[in-house]
Amino acid sequence: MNIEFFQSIALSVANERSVDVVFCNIVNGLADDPNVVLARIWIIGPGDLCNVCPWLKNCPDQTKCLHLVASNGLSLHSKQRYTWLKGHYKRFPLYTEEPDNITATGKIGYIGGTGKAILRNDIIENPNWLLDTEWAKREKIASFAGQPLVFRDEILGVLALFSRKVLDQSHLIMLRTFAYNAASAIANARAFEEIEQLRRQLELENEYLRDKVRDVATFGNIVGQSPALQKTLQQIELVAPTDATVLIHGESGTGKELIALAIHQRSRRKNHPLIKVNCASIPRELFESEFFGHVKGAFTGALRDRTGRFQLADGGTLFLDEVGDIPLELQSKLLRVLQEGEYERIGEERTRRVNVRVIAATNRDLKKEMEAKRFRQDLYFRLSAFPLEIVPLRNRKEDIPLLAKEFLKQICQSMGLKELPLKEKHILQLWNYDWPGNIRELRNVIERAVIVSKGRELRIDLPETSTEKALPIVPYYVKGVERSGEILTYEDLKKLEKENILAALHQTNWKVSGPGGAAELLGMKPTTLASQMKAFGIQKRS
Ligand SMILES: Nc1ncnc2c1ncn2[C@@H]1O[C@H](COP(=O)(O)OP(=O)(O)OP(=O)(O)O)[C@@H](O)[C@H]1O
Repeated sequence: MNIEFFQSIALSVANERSVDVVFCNIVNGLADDPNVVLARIWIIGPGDLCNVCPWLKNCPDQTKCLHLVASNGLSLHSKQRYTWLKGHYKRFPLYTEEPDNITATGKIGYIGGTGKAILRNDIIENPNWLLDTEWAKREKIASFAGQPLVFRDEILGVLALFSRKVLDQSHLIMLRTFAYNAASAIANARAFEEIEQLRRQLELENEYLRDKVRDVATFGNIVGQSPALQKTLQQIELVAPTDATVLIHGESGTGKELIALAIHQRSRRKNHPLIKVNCASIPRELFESEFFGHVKGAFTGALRDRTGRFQLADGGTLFLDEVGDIPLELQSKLLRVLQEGEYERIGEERTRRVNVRVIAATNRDLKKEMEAKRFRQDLYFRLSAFPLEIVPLRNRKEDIPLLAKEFLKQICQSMGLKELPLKEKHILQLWNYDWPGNIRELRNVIERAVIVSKGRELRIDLPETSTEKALPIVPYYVKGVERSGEILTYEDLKKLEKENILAALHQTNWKVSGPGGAAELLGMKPTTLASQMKAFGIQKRS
């Protein structure tokens, strides 16, 4: 071990960006010296395994301790290298006791707790200094040297080695210089990883926002006037400022994601990220990693550490779309993070904490899924702390004119076209359709109509509908719907007349005569209205 030896290791880690590689290069480099029996690094981290830690009894502070992160060395008696990170020495408490009181269990903790280096050449004679004296004899250990890893006055961890060759002060000084370099390489790599994580978080948020740009720019507001939507909006106002978990149920395209966004934007978390996970698009075997992340090497293909969506959403909101698709085996882990805010990355023992509000959405009947034992009961109850039902468009047709008008305006604008007029006959057409794809379908229909119309009169193509059987109730006066200059066929006119009567009846809650009745609203005699109702076959629906 000479200065060149240390320099070559220092150079190998100077530009490294991964903390794990830095750790490994250091211990591997030191273990290249045949006199080094064992070289190890412990890094200070939160106390995480206290329940099973053998040093718990004498641990002064369970909030933090030393975590073994890298190990290498070669035994005299076997070809096996000391690279494992398991066993009794994977954690050590941090001590600040005086050196005289330090025993075998305390020397690493003392270095980490005080930032003071230790060099001992008398360890074989002093059994207090070793946990396994037999091992030390077998390996012919002569010295122990330990250096704190310090960066900008902060103790990051401990670098320690056992040597067969007696080490002296000059070795300790070399080791110290090296430890300082190593500490700054670790700090650099950590900073880089932090930047990487932030970059990924930003990327994800960006990806989400890019997805949303069209929606937000185009359909930023939740449009609609139906009582059903108004009720939903009131519920949003109510639940948004709380941290309650929300379960949004509704058919595809009804606006569940828009509602989740509205809740987030009206919550205290609005300046933190809103991260979306589409549970339907994640392969079964990747769920856990997607949710909680993994460490490098945790499984085949885990080439680098990965931050999970929960961590990315820390402080903000996690939108779990299609929550019914979460595999049963992961549901208990999801429940734990919802209840306790705790989880582990795959391949890491450390328990992490997060503060995330969950908004879940589904188009399935989760109660049925629960009864069929495909969805955990406890998770269902936890998720549905505040259930929100989004009514399908066919059951709130009053929203169609406003939505259509809004979409038309925005789509024409985005295509650089003059806004095409939306006429009564268009509304009638849209009204009489069933909308299995809900608002998303409506938007697509309008978009297609604008494209095929080529700037001329709007031409809406819709599949044949089965709703003719139901009596439509069209508010005759729809704000913003173009009504001038249009030539209607006689049939259109009749249809409109009927719709107009129906709208009036609807508005007056089917009161035909008297003050505030439909006849008064329409400016006709109650008897005339009655006969027209008869002619059109209008009967009050039960
Ligand atoms: N009330 C509304 N006002 C304006 N636009 C709306 C409204 N509801 C939905 N939209 C628009 O309809 C489209 C579909 O909405 P969204 O993606 O939120 O539905 P979803 O229920 O989450 O669908 P899925 O279940 O398929 O994920 C989006 O473009 C959204 O902006």
